[in-house]
Amino acid sequence: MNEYASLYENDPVYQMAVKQLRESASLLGLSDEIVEILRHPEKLVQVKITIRRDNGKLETYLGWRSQHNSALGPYKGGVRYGEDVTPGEVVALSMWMTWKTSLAGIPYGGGKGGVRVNPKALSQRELEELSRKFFAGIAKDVGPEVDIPAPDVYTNPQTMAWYFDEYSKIVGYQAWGVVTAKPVELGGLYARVVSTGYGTALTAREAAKRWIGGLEGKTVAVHGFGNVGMYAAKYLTEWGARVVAVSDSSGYIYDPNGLDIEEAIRVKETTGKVTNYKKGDVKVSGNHMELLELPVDILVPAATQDVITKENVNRIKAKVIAEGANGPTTPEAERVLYEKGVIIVPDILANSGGVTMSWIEWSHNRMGCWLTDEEALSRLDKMMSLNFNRVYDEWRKRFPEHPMRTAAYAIAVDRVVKAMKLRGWI
Ligand SMILES: NC(=O)C1=CN([C@@H]2O[C@H](COP(=O)(O)OP(=O)(O)OC[C@H]3O[C@@H](n4cnc5c(N)ncnc54)[C@H](O)[C@@H]3O)[C@@H](O)[C@H]2O)C=CC1
Ligand SMILES: O=C(O)CCC(=O)C(=O)O
Repeated sequence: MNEYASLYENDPVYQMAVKQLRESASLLGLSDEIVEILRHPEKLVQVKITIRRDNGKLETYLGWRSQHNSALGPYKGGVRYGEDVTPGEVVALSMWMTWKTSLAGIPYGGGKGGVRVNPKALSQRELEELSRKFFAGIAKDVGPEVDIPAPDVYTNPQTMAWYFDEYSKIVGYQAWGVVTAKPVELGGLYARVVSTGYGTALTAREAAKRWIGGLEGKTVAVHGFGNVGMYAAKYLTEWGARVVAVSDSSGYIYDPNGLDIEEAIRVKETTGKVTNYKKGDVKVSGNHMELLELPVDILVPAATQDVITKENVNRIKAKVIAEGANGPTTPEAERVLYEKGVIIVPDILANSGGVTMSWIEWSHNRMGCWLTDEEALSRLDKMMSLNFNRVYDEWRKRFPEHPMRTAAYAIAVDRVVKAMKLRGWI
């Protein structure tokens, strides 16, 4: 069926994405033939990136861009850097983007990119060379109307500035719309920096209202204190919850009386490690996975995929989980949590604030006008609140015997399949 399938087919993250697709397809009554089409990306680009290290030696890295589905519009999704990045993970993430943009009701398909590199081992100059060469490598396959990358794990607005500049040089015009989450000086919105965490906090707040009597005074643990986790923690604190634990790859900090989130952000930003936080009666541990098992009301996994699994699921105590990360919960673990009465706001809903804000940035860039952060966040708030309620109501009405993800998939996959039919693809 697909000559590149051997690159991703055996990857566990990819298999998890396919399992989720199959489960929703069977409830939607989709044929195996359609599932077979949907489980493969439309295109998978692999690029070789050779850079000169600061020590004078040449080094080569591999990068991928997976373009999963474009029935609803140009491919959209971030690019991640990491030493364990695999093509299977990138394809899975691109499939999740297809469902996410569809559910969000924005005119995009799904894409995702990744480079297998340890970004912490590179200097800023080396990172710039790597980023420019990666983007030059995929330049023929992206574009403001074709595929619009954005940041993900270990990439940020600076990375987007390099991508934007490299692409603009190649095409010979200022291609504002080729990437989103750009720095404010280059047509970006500060609101995009906070948007994914803001949206995750918003869905946690809405779920808490419906499930555990509201957010006020409830305890929260946030796994991953990067772009998503940091702002989720900040907004949940502002809205009355007590964030008691946060982690990064160096470990976690825990204070049952509540952490000072502004101080945790300052420590993370100035020292690179949240475990350097010293305030109050804080407990510090080097094992970030333990954070997931703390006695809290709300858990926000916001680091990476595959962290809530059959290994630790029986030790999870939270009653509300809002998936800031993509794919943090395996289908087996999700079923166990569902049986225990835990509500999981699925990733394609809980972390859709980022791509929705990207769409706001991109559409304004194309119109040549700029928007204030207040206007942008209030628009995001309306869109995500509406979407949360739509999915929640659909869940309770049509799929109460399945996790909430089922309702999100039903809406998302159905819209993509309808668009494919309308376009005459299937
Ligand atoms: N940045 C965005 O706008 C969006 C990000 N996401 C997802 O949110 C998650 C986090 O992304 P960002 O906050 O952007 O990344 P980031 O690079 O800003 O932060 C990642 C955080 O997780 C920790 N981390 C990374 N890999 C880890 C691992 N293997 N084990 C434990 N901790 C680890 C890091 O130490 C850091 O604290 C990812 O799953 C990403 O795909 C989803 C939607 C949008
Ligand atoms: O803003 C974007 O396009 C990136 C979003 C993304 O990568 C994600 O939602 O996982």
